[in-house]
Amino acid sequence: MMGWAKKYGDIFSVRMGTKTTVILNGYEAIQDVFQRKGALTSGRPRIPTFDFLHGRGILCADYCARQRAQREFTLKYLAKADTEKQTEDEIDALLQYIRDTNGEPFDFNSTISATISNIIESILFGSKLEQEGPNVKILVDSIQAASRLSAQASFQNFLPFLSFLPQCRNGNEAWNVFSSHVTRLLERHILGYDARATRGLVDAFLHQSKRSDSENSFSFNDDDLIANCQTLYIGGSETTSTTLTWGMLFLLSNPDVCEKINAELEEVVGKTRRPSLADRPNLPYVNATLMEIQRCNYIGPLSLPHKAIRDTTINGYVIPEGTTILANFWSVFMDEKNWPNPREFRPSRFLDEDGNLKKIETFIPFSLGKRSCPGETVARQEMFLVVTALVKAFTFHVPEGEAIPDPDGSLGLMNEPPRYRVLQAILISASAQRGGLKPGVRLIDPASVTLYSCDTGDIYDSSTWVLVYPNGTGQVEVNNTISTRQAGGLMHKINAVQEVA
Ligand code: HEM
Repeated sequence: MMGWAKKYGDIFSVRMGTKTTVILNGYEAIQDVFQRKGALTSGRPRIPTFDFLHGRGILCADYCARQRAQREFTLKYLAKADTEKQTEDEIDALLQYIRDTNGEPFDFNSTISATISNIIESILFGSKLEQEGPNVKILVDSIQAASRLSAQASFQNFLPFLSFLPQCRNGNEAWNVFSSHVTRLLERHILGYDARATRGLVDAFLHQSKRSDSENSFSFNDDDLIANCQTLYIGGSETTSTTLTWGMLFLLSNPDVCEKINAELEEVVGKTRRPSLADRPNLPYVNATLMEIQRCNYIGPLSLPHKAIRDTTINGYVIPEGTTILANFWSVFMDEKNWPNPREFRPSRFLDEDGNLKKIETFIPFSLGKRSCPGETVARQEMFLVVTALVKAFTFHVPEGEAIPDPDGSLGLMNEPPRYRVLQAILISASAQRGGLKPGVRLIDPASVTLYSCDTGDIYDSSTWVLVYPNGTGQVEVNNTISTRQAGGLMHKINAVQEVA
C-alpha cells in the first residue's frame, strides 16, 4: 500500500472484487475527506466480519439520525464516566495476579486482555461484583477466540464474495457465540433494572429509551441495545489490550525509557502511592511514551471503512455514492516528514526542548470527523492508569533464554503484536543465591542499591539481598512490594522476596 501511495499519490482507487475502493494516504488527505467532507463520507459499508451485528449499533450502522443520537448519547456518558473508579479494582487484581506469579513467566497478551475486558464490562454493566461468575471468563475467552479466528479470514472484508470459505464460516460462528453470551449477560442485567439506579452505560441507555416525553428523540429498541453492548465491548477491549501489548514490548526493548518513566513517577507521584489521573498533566514523559506506543506500531493500519453517502468530489475525482473509502493510517504514522526515522521508538519526539508535551496535529490514532472513536477519552485514561501502575510496581523481563521478539506485527483484524512471555524480577537473599538459585540468576551489586518498600517507603539493608530474574525456587517469606534503586538512578521494583532458611 505504501508503495502504491508513492507511485499513485495520496488518493487513489483500487478495484476489490466487484467494488471500487478509494484509499487515502497521509494526514492531509484523511483530514480533508473524513473531517472537512465528513458530512458526505461518514457512511459505513457492510463489514462482513461484523455481519452478526446486522448493521446495527454505533459502529456498523450507516450515518443516519439514529446512529448519531446513539453515538452522541454514548459520548456524553463516557465523557462523564469515572474511569479511575471503574479501573481501580481491575488494576488491583492485575497487580496481585502478577505478584502471585512470583517470578514465573506469564503470557502478557492474554493477561492484559482479561483486565481490559473486565474494565469495559464495568463501564457497561456497573460494578464488577454484579458480574461475578462463570460468564465473565466465557465472554473474555469468546471474544478472543472470535478475534483470532476472524483475523484469519479478514480478507472477507475486502473480498466479501469469499465469505463462503471455511475460515470465514469459523470466524462468523465464533462471533455468534460471543454475541449470544453478551445477550445472556444483558438479559440477566435487565432483570435487576431499577429506574432509580444507574449501574453503568446499559442502564443509562435503558433510562433514556423508557423516557416518553416529547423531547425524547432517542431511537432505541432492544436490538439497538444488544448491538451497542456488543459493539462497545468489541471496540473497547481488543483495541486497548493490543495497544498495551505493543507497549510492553517497546518497554522491554527500551529499558532507558522505563528508567525515565520511573524517574518522572518518583519525582511527581512519590514512592508510596499509585499514579492517578490527576497526575497526568504533570507527567509529560509518561504521556509522550503512551503516544509513541500508539504511533510506532499502530493497531489499525487501515482503520474501519467509510462509505460515500452521496456523490462527492475528492481531489478532482468524482466518487459515486456508495463507494468504500479506506484511510491508510500507517502512512500517517510512518511519514518521514512528520516523524523522522519513523520505525524508531522515541517518546521524545512528542516533547519540546523544555520537556513539555507537544500538540502534534498529525497524531490521529482515534481517527477524525463524525465517525472518530467515541472511546478515545476512556482508552487514553485506561492506558495511562494501567501502564503507570505496572511500571511503578514491577520490573519486567523476558524469561532467560527467550529473546524479546522483534516488533513485527501480523495483520489480522488489527496489527497484532507477536506473543511473548514476561516475568517480574524478584529479590532473594544472598544466602539463598549461594544455596543454589542459579540458572539465569543475575546479580546487582548489593552495595550499589538502596532497597525500599513501595508501600511504606522503609529502607532495607541491601547488603543481604540480591536481585534475580528467573523463576526461583525457595520459600516465599515476605510478599510485599520492595524497590531497589541503584546509585546511578536505575530502579528495580521487586514483589516477591524469597529467603531460604
Ligand atoms: C487504544 C484504543 C482505541 C483505538 C486506537 C481506537 C480507534 C478507533 C478508530 C480508528 C475508530 C474508527 C474511526 C473511523 O471509522 O473513522 C474507532 C471507532 C470506534 N471505537 Fe475506538 N479505539 C480505541 C478504544 C475504544 C474504546 C475504549 C471504545 C469504547 C469504550 C471504543 C469504541 C469505538 C466505537 C463504538 C467506534 C465506532 C464509532 C462510529 O462508527 O461512529 N474504542 N476506534
